[in-house]
Amino acid sequence: METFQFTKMHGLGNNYIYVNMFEENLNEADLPRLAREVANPYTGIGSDGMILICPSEQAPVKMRIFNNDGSEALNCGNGLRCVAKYAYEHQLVSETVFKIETLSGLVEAKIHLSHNQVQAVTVDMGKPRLQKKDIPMDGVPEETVIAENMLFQGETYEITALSMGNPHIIFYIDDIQKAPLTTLGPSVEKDPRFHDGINVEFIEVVNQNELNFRVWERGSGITQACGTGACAAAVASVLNGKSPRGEDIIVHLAGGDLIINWTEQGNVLMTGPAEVIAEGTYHIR
Ligand SMILES: N[C@@H](CCC[C@H](N)C(=O)O)C(=O)O
Repeated sequence: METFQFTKMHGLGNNYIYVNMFEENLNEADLPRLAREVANPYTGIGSDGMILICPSEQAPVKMRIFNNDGSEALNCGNGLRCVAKYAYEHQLVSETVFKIETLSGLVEAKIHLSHNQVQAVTVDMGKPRLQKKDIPMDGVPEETVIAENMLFQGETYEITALSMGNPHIIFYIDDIQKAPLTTLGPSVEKDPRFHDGINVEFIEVVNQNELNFRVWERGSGITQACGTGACAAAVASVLNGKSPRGEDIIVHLAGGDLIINWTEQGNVLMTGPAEVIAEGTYHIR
């Protein structure tokens, strides 16, 4: 029977099975099926998906992320913090500031140490991409999507959409406890006007520097946190005049808090924790 070593890690409860591809050799064609298999809570390990930590020609490491339905995504904020912690602790890097390659480009991670332990990670997630062609979605390719009216399930909603390397749509609601995650989430995710599907976020503005956040993730459903989603929420809130540019915005997710700052220079900084849950040997079926 084929086996591989894994580490299960989480960022604010958004948990993935991490595989060190510097040491393991998984069959490329089998990766979507394997992601579904390991993510299964009954016959696998149980997770929001699988993340591969791979060699890169452009950076010390490259992240590849598979959702728990087996689809490969272009970016993952919580995953990047975990990959950074893993790379640092397993000496794949020797510095505390280093680049990580993703399918949507290079980002920069900064490890924060306390008593020699990784206490938090800041990732410079780059610039948000605001045009319809970046998401991608129907409409004039160069237009942005800020407070645009769209009809879903027979009702008009004012939405904002953007890409953080992966696609996000933001709905503002009055009470986060009433976020229509399971009703609007799956249908908006697969709405054909968004050509590659979309991550669906519901935001309650607490004050200009604090947002309550819930997510229905493309390919994984409800998760405890979404790092790229939190970045998208903060950017959307600046674009809609609800939050200031260049200041820390605390995003309260179901699994805990992220600090997001859309800097005056244009890049989005995300700071938060990364934790190891378990390590072991997985037996491939
Ligand atoms: N949980 C992630 C995002 C994972 C990918 C996403 N579901 C997609 O398909 O784009 C995060 O922390 O950003």
